[in-house]
Amino acid sequence: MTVKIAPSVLSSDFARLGEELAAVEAAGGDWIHIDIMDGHFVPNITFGPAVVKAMRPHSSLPFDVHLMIEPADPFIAAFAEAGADVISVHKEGGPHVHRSLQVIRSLGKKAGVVLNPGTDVGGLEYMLDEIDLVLVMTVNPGFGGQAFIPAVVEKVKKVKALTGDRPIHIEIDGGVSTANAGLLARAGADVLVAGTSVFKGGTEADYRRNIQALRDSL
Ligand SMILES: O=C(CO)[C@@H](O)[C@H](O)COP(=O)(O)O
Repeated sequence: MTVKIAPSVLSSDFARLGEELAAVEAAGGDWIHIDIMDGHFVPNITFGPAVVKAMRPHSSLPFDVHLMIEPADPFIAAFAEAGADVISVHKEGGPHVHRSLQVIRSLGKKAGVVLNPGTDVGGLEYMLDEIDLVLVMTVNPGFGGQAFIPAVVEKVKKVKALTGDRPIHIEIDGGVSTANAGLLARAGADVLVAGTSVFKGGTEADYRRNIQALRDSL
């Protein structure tokens, strides 16, 4: 599978979100990664469905919405209506993650399950028929710009062994850079979320160079 680059808007200039979306699309990004944080499941607060809806007309790329909220279920429909294409929930995002995944699919969206660095792959084998994506966190969620946790690469390999040839994306999020993108792709990842390493520099030309550098490093 070709590796997709998903710029994370957490590292963008929030005062110019529309322009930033257009810039990373023009620069070659494949998906737009949007981190939804509630100040409870993670120690930070970001966007609600209204902001995602306001972002939607500014990009034709798939919106990859990562719900770092607990409980996630009451908000899934609102993010679907706001324009999400992929919606991912944490294993710890509610009492019945399998049901949350079914709800996401029932709304016509791709469903993802998220594994924090300290969360094991156990149980994933029972969700394979309900998921389109496994999001493996390589930092503890909440903030951009954190250091990549190398120990998680082994988990990526375990996820790949479980998903096999199924059409399930393996997405990596946290500290992705030219130093580890190739390693992650060889471990089985096919979607790389990148905040700092895409948005550094602040201009469309920088984003194009940064995305190309990630692709070249594969
Ligand atoms: O989910 C998160 C952080 O919780 C990420 O999506 C960050 O936005 C990644 O940022 P970098 O580590 O690439 O700077």
